[in-house]
Amino acid sequence: MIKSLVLPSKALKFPVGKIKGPRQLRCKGPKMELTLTQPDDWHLHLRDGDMLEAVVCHSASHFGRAIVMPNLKPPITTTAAAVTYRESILKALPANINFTPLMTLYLTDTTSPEEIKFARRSGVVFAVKLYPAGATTNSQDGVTDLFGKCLPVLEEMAEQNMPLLVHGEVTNPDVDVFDREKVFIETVLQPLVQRLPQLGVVMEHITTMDAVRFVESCKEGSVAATVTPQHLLLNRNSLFQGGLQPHNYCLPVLKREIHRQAIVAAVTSGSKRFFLGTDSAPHERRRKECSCGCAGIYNAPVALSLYAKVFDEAGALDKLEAFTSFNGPDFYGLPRNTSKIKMIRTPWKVPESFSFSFGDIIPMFAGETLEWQPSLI
Ligand SMILES: NC(=O)N[C@@H](CC(=O)O)C(=O)O
Ligand SMILES: [Zn+2]
Ligand SMILES: [Zn+2]
Repeated sequence: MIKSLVLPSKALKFPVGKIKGPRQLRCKGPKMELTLTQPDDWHLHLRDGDMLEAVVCHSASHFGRAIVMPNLKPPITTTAAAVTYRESILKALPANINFTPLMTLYLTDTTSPEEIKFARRSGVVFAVKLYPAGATTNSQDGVTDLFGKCLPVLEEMAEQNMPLLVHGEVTNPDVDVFDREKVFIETVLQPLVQRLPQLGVVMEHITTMDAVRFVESCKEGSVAATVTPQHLLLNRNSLFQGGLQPHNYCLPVLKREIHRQAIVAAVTSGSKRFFLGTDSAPHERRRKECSCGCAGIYNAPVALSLYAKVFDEAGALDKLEAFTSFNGPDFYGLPRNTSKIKMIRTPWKVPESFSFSFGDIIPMFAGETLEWQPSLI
């Protein structure tokens, strides 16, 4: 069924210079190599069925683990469903690939505190995801009133040390789409961390300087954020450059350049509060290129190259490994990976598309040439 799976090549034909210390990390030679502890992806959409089989290797060939989002149709609202979904992910993996899916539950108005206890005991559920109802793809079963409906569950999560992962946007149609993250911080997140300071919170896919400031103002180790390649590399001009660009449309939507710069500064500062979460969100081409296109950018095949590009351009390659491989597991209280990957500085061309029996998926930066190429050791 899979017609093509083009990944950055694993064996390079020419020798590359080894880079070890930070002094060499800053050098700008054409051929350069970094060795990193294997990264994890702390925010990933793997979907199910044919789409799962199509995309899973793009993540599993480089990442050791991934926090798998539960916004399927129907959503993964119970531990039992998470266990079944996990089995289907493992079944979709080739036998020789080591990849651990870390499952999440989709929070609803009716999730019970008992479900959180089951989830913790299962050993396979690592977090609970808050989608404000209507905020993003497949969020219609999400939460309508967090404080009114979910406080007992949130208290149980704090008790069980189960973090809350947040799609941080209000859904009020009166709020401008570019302000929805900021208003969410003011009206939901700030009150939440005041009310339940023991609850672990990850603000997912942050897009604004307001989010950076909020996360930095909270206690380290209790509130953190994931950051995507698109919010580090693109601003809202990319949505309209030369015409409407549906493959750059995701939620929360890309913001102004000053916000992008604030996020780059935050991740390259070396702060432990920020870690890698691609939000790779595949949609079939026809669902992106149409009159009412889906939100979501497919970046799994290019994500590591793009993160390396951001840190390289900021002169902060020495901070890359903490962002990709240490801060996430440290926040979740999980061991860091022991295997390594190499990032090799050599040009490679991103495929224009990936074709499957059900249709095509267009990756982020399709057809463009990138500099850093990941490869497992
Ligand atoms: N990021 C997106 O634009 N889309 C995600 C959902 C999400 O993470 O909000 C998806 O599932 O397609
Ligand atoms: Zn989201
Ligand atoms: Zn997402």
